[in-house]
Amino acid sequence: MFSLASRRLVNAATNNSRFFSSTAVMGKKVAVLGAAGGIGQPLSLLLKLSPNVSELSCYDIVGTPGVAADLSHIPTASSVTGNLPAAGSWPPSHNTGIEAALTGASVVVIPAGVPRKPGMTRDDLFNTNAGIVKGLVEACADFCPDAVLAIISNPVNSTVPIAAEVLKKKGVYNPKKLCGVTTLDVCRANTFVAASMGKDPKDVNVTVIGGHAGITILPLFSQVPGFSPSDEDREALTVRTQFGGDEVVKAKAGAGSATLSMAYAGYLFTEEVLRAMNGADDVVQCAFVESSLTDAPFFSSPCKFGPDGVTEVMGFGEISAYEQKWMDQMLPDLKKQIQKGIDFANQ
Ligand SMILES: NC(=O)c1ccc[n+]([C@@H]2O[C@H](COP(=O)([O-])OP(=O)(O)OC[C@H]3O[C@@H](n4cnc5c(N)ncnc54)[C@H](O)[C@@H]3O)[C@@H](O)[C@H]2O)c1
Ligand SMILES: O=C(O)C[C@H](O)C(=O)O
Repeated sequence: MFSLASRRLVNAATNNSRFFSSTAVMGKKVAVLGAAGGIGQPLSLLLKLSPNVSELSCYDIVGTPGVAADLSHIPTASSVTGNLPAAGSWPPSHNTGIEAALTGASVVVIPAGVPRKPGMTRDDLFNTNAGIVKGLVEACADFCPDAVLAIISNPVNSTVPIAAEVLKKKGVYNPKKLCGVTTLDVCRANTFVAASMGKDPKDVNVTVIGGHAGITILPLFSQVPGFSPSDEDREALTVRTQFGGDEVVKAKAGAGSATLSMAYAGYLFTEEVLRAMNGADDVVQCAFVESSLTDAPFFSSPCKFGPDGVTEVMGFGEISAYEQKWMDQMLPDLKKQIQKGIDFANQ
């Protein structure tokens, strides 16, 4: 079931007739917070092309009127608005502000916040991004308490627990509707393994579990049918998946982190959430959610999605002794990063 869903994800981006469909059947309002940024702009572009989106709401502290005006010339059935915190919006007749941006949204995707520079860990972003995510999630609680929230802002291992605490304080926490987006880790693992196996990536589906930072990212290569790498290759692929973000940060040399691949991953994740909201009963994808699979209170694993978000946090099956070693190493770090988020929200 998971591999079928994964194949659909890839097909969604390669099937032009679906991509450029002009019929927005049961389309939903989707808000992107941080929509003028490196991820936000290409993510908004991809969502403007989605037949599952009827209204695209772009919100940022700068630049969204221009982003929205630009996107609005694309001939798809969805409408688009550009929203700023105070004065200025696109179209000019539209009420601006976060209330207008969020009201009626079914899904809110949050890539707002600063990215890494070489030499930084994702945790080094905490001091800036924790407050940004807290403020935005407070607004979500006020103006779209029933929306599914998809958190991209790093450090995801801490920003998702912050969001949970904020929603609890506001009395609207629904664990089925709060997800950290770890889809980029799955994309990377699929890409790297497909290259190593000489396969088309659409025929590969790696389950990636844990969190979204360094060794907390654990690709389960032992579960890939027909894949039996040497110990050396398995180690290299595991570490490359764990540190794929660093590879991009280094190559961008101070100009930020992954934006284009993340926009693609964020689009895939959102499309699948929307497809499930519209009644598809085969949607399974990895997400960082409240979980009792391990003793970390949040954990990424395959999740089944339905009309109201996550309907089942699925197990991750048998893992190899090699993977268990990584799991044992990861859990203390992951729990610490989760607790840091919880403490921040409650200070
Ligand atoms: N989850 C993942 O897999 C993943 C992958 C890549 C990047 N990221 C993270 O995504 C975040 C964004 O990365 P980017 O490259 O797009 O950065 P960016 O700096 O290009 O864009 C961030 C945008 O957020 C906006 N912003 C800042 N504060 C805001 C607020 N209070 N309200 C609304 N918007 C606000 C900025 O104006 C900017 O346009 C970073 O934290 C990065 O680490 C996560
Ligand atoms: O590496 C980063 O800082 C951005 C993102 O989390 C990624 O995995 O690319």
